[in-house]
Amino acid sequence: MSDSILDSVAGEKGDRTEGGRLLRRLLRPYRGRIVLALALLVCDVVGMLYIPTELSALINSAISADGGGALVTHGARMLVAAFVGSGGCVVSYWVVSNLAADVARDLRVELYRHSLELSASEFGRFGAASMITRTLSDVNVVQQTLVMTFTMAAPVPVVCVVAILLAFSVDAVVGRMLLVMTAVMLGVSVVAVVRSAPTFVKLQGFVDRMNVRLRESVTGTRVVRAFGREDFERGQLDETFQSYADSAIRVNLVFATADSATFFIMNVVEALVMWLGADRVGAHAIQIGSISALIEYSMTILFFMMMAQFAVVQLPRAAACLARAAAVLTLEPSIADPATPAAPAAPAAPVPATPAAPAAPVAPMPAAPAAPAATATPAAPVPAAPAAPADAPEEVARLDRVCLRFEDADEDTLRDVSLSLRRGETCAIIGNTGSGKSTVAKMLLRFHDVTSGSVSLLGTDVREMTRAELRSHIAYVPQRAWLFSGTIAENLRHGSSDATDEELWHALDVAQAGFVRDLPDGLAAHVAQGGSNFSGGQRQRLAIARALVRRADLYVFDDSFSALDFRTDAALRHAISRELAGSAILLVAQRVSTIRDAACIVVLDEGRVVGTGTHDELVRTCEAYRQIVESQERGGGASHE
Ligand SMILES: Nc1ncnc2c1ncn2[C@@H]1O[C@H](COP(=O)(O)OP(=O)(O)OP(=O)(O)O)[C@@H](O)[C@H]1O
Repeated sequence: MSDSILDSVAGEKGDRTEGGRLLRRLLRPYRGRIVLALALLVCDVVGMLYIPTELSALINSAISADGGGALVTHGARMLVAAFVGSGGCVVSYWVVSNLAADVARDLRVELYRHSLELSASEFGRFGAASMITRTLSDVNVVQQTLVMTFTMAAPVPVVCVVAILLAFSVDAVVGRMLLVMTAVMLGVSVVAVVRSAPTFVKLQGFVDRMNVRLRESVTGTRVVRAFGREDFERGQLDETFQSYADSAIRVNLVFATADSATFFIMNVVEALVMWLGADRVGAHAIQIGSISALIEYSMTILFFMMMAQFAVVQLPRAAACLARAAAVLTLEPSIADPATPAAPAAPAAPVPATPAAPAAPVAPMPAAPAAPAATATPAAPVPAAPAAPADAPEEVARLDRVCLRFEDADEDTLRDVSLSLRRGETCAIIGNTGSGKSTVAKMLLRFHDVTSGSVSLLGTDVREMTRAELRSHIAYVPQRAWLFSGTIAENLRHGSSDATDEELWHALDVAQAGFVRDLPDGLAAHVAQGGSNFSGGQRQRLAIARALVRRADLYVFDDSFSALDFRTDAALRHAISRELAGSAILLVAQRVSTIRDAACIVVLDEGRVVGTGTHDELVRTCEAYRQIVESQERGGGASHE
C-alpha cells in the first residue's frame, strides 16, 4: 500500500495542536482528581519499593542475630508498606478509571451534540460512518490511553528516581550499574515506541476505513446482491481488513521484539546484580540481605519501563484520535441560533383542535377555500411572492427571492425562488428530479440558510428565531421516511411527546395507516431500525402520522406519497385537507395526480420558478408543467381517481 494512502488513513495531522487543546479543556474540570490519582500512585510506588528495603533489613538482622524485636519491627514496617502501596494502587486505579470514563463521556456528548448542530453538507464532510468511529472507537482509544498513561507511564520517573536512590543508599557501585541499565532500557523503549507509533496512528485510520466500507456494504447489501457485486465488495473489504491486519502484525512484531529484549535485559541484570552483589558482600561493602533489595529495585524499574512502552506507544494514536475529534468540534456550524432570538408573531387564529373524525372516504382533495389570486405565469423568473389580496388567509411562511448555493457548488441550486404559504391552503411544488423541490422544503426548516433573499415564518425571518422555536411551528415528513427502532407509539410520539393513545390512533387513521389496527400489538408493535420491518408505503404513512400528531402551523410533506397507490394517495390527501384546514400545507411531489387539486402549484426547473398557478392555469400557460403532465399521462403516472 502506498505511503499516500497510509498517510491519508493516519488522520488529520494538522489538527494535533487542536487535539492537545481539546485534551487540556477536557481534563480541566478534573484537576483535583488528577492530583489525587498522582499522589496515590506515588504511595503505590513508594510502598512497593519500601517492602524490599525492609525485607533486606530483616534478612540482614536475622543473619546478624539482632534479636526478635528487630524482626518484628521490620515485619510490621513491611505490612504498613504493603497496605500503603496496595491501597494507593487500588484507589488510584479506581480514581483514574473514573476520570477517564468521565472524560470520554464528556467528549462523546460534545461530539454528538456538535454533530447535531452541523448542516447536512457540514456533516457530509465527515460522513456518518466516520462520525460513528470518531464518537465511539476514537474516544475509546483516548479513554484507554488516559488509563494507561496514568497507571503505567506516569509512575515511571518516580520509580526510577526512588529505586536508583535506594540502590545508591545500599551501594554506589550497584547504584551506578542500575543507572546504566535504566539508560539502556530507556533506549530500547524509545526505539520500540518510535518504530511502532506511526503504525499505531495508521491503525486508527484503518478502523475508520473499515467502518466506512463495512457500513456501506452492509447497508447496500441488497444492491450488492442484485448486481452480483459480492466478489468485488468482498475484495474491497478483504483489502481493508488485510491492511489493518498487516499493520497490527507489524506493531505486534515490534513489541514482541521489545518485550523479549526487555526480558533478556531483566535476566542479565538479575545475574549482574547477583554477581556484583556477591562481589560487594565479599568485599564487606554490603550485607547479603541487601542483594535481594537490589534485585527488586532493578526488576521494578525494568517492569515499569516495559509497561510504560505500551502506554507511550498509544500516545500518538490517541493524539490522532483527539485531532479527529477536534476537527469535528472546531468546525463552526454555519447555521446557529441568534444571540437575541425573536419570537414569531402569534398565529392570527388558533389551530383548530382535531376532531376525532374517522378516516375520510376516497375523494379528490377539494381546492382550498379562499385561494389567493394565484397567477399563472409563463416560463420566466418569478421576481417575488405574489402579493396577496387584503382578505387573503394569514401568511404562515414565505420565501422571498431565495437563492441558495451549496458550499463547493459552482452554481446556485435555488435561484430567486419566491413562495407564499397561507393558512388553510395547500401549496404544491413540482419539477423534474434535482430541480430543488426538497431543498425548498428544507429551507423552511432552516436545514440550509439562504445565500441571498429571505425565508420567514409568521412574519419573522427564520434566522432571527431559535431553530427549536421555528421547528415547533412546523411538522415535517422527510422524503425518506425514517423510523426509529422501538414501538409505533414511540415513533409517533416524536411528533408530540404527550400525545394520548387516542390522538395517536386518530393520526394513524388520517394517515390511512389502518394496517396498524391489524397488528397484534397495535401501537406497541415493534419497529426495526429505520422501519425496515414495514413496506415503503407503510413507512411513509407512519411518518405522515408522526407529523400529524404534532399541532403545527405549517405541514411540509416532501414527496411523502410517492410509495402509495393512487387510491391511498387520494384518500390520504382528502383526509389531510380536512384535518389540517387550520394550517398551511406544502406538498412536494413528483406525481401530477398528487398535486393537481392544490390551491397553488409552483413549478421548479433547475432551481428556478417557471410557473405558479392552479393545475388548469398551468396547463394553459406553463410549458414545463405541460411537459410533466404529458409525460406522466403517456406513462400512466397522472391517472387521476
Ligand atoms: N447537502 C447538499 N450539498 C450539495 N448539494 C446538494 C445538497 N442537497 C441537495 N443538493 C443538490 O441540490 C440539487 C437539488 O436537490 P433536491 O433534493 O432539492 O432536488 P429535488 O427536486 O427534491 O429532487 P428529487 O425529486 O429527485 O428528490 C441537486 O442537484 C442536489 O445534488
